[in-house]
Amino acid sequence: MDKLELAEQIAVVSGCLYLSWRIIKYVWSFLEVEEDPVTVLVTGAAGQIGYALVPMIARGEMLGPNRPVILHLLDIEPAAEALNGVKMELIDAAFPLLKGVVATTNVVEACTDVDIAIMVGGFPRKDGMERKDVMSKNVSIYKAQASALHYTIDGFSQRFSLLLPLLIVLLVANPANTNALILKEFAPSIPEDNITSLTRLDHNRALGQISEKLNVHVSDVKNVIIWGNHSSTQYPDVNHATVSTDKGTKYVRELVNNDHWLNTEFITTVQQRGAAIIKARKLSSALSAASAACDHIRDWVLGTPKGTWVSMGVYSDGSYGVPPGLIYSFPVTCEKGEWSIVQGLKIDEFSRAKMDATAEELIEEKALAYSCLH
Ligand SMILES: NC(=O)C1=CN([C@@H]2O[C@H](COP(=O)(O)OP(=O)(O)OC[C@H]3O[C@@H](n4cnc5c(N)ncnc54)[C@H](O)[C@@H]3O)[C@@H](O)[C@H]2O)C=CC1
Ligand SMILES: O=C([O-])CC(=O)C(=O)O
Repeated sequence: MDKLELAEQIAVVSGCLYLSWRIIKYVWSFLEVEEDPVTVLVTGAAGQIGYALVPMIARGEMLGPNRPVILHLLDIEPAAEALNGVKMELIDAAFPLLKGVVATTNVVEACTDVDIAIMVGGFPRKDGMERKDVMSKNVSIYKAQASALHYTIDGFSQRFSLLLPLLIVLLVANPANTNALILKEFAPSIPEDNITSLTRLDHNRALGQISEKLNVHVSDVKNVIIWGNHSSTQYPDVNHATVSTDKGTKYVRELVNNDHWLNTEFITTVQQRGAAIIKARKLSSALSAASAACDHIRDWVLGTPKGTWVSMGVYSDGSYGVPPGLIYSFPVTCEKGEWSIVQGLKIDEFSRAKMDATAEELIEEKALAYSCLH
């Protein structure tokens, strides 16, 4: 046998061993009787969203009341002491579902064995800034952290949980869509469908504005859409939104009966809500952002209720004429851990122009992000 044949045989045997190992691990996870704990990474965990988010996860608000969780908390060295304080409080809260907490400033340790990654770490904007103004600081974080997450899969360090066969990622830190795109580009082992960005906060804000206007319960309002970027160019669209009433399901436009308000003030209120919170609190949204992150992951993993869609920033496949290659917010339904874009909605001229404008901004942000990385 010459050296080449030997090398070939070694490669084949290693390939078979690796495949068998993955199959055994996957089958093993199905045989486990107790619900398998899910490991959730929260980056920027010492910050204000992190502080609101981790107890929600530990209490079962994200993955349901029967799903144990292990939390991996990542922050940077200057926040190490505060991060340890968060860990101490999680222990003190004695959450029955919380099976372990790793608090670390080491990105590789934080990413190891992770099933769900919620990327909050970064710098928030201040009063008077646009979200893209924090671009240069934040995109470089996501390029670096993409490598650690890439290795989680490529280096075979991911546990295989029954709930999720492969790591899923939610990008919260701003500019969220573009950070998610950068993470996708620099973590090629993560399938593009597994990387999303948060526009659920905007979606929930739109539901909240309609519920206030009509004086109905927010859970009776459904199927608003946030198209595009998590920025002031986003397009909150109510053309397909409905309200459940005693007299059956009605369209929001019919009930509001004020197209001028819906096409002007409603849209700008949702677009500018983040800035309004910063003005009022001198800090950006935290409890509503954390709650929206829980909603996003819960619906993605456990499924959207029948007849309901939600908004998620996902990798565009060209649906609705949105350029492919952007992370753009679409209406999606989710089932068994997979999202799909709701198809066939009628788009009028007004909507088309707004959807195109926010896509344009994302194209510009993408170019700006790359220029920051070079
Ligand atoms: N997509 C959305 O709907 C929303 C996004 N945001 C964004 O979320 C991000 C976090 O917001 P807050 O929690 O209010 O900010 P914060 O400043 O309170 O916390 C951010 C944390 O990230 C940490 N951090 C910085 N660099 C890091 C790195 N390389 N690795 C890990 N951690 C790192 C900081 O030390 C800090 O503890 C901001 O970018 C903010 O603009 C905020 C609200 C809504
Ligand atoms: O506005 C900000 O900078 C924080 C944020 O993304 C939001 O509240 O939607």
